[in-house]
Amino acid sequence: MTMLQVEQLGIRFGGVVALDGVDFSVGEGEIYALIGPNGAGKTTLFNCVSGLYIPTTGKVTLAGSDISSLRPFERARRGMTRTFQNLQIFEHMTVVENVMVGARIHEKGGLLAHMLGLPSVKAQNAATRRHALELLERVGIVARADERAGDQSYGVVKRLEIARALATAPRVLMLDEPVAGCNAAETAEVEAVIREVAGMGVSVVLVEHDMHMVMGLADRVHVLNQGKTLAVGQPDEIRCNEAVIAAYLGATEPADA
Ligand SMILES: Nc1ncnc2c1ncn2[C@@H]1O[C@H](COP(=O)(O)OP(=O)(O)OP(=O)(O)O)[C@@H](O)[C@H]1O
Repeated sequence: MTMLQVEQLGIRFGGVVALDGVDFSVGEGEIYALIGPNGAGKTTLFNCVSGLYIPTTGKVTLAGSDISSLRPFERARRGMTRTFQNLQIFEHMTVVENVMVGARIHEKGGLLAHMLGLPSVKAQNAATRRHALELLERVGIVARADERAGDQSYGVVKRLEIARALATAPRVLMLDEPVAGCNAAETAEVEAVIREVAGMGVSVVLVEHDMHMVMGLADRVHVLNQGKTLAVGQPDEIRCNEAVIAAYLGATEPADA
């Protein structure tokens, strides 16, 4: 089943055409990687799909519904969640509190009920914490739950961001450079988490510069170059695609992966 469909997406910034007629679709539980040289349009594509940018042309469909006119938080409520290239955690909160923030988008009860500490709110908080701990367990960092988020290593924070994204119960999870800055061991840990998430039926779309990771993890790879689709295929097809290799010459070499 197609979970995310993007049709004819285009956007320009002044005279720069950052995206031009990009199409792709992602199936349920599929791991779909977007790659391309610097400036190819990957982040812009993420921003258009998640609603941060309003594209000049195109349509985005989530689980069969047209979400093109929805704002980012409305898309999140419908099941589209993303992480950002730069770490976006609340450093002074604990690890588990950071995950609980993610779950709030689905919680009922107004600000007044929270301020009054009504029993219904306390019960909801306890349930949210339990669920957050389960998610931390799933990404392998539950032992850190009550530690300050700002004291954690890069690899832990990257997994924390995924746990927080999972707390929104996504159908599509968009990860912007999920292993940037991670060492080999941390990369392997994040990779295992992504596989597990996809195994739960969540569609994963990722932008990543680590070609070794992409080629070993993705079901399909979409190569962008100068805002246009250069190729889409399984990692083995992309690795030996001559147009892709030419686009990368002088930059990262997918054939080396
Ligand atoms: N807000 C903006 N205003 C003007 N131009 C922009 C804006 N955002 C992106 N661009 C331009 O759009 C093009 C695509 O940029 P984008 O950041 O999406 O590429 P990228 O593939 O994510 O690159 P990188 O791998 O370096 O992160 C570039 O020419 C960039 O300068």
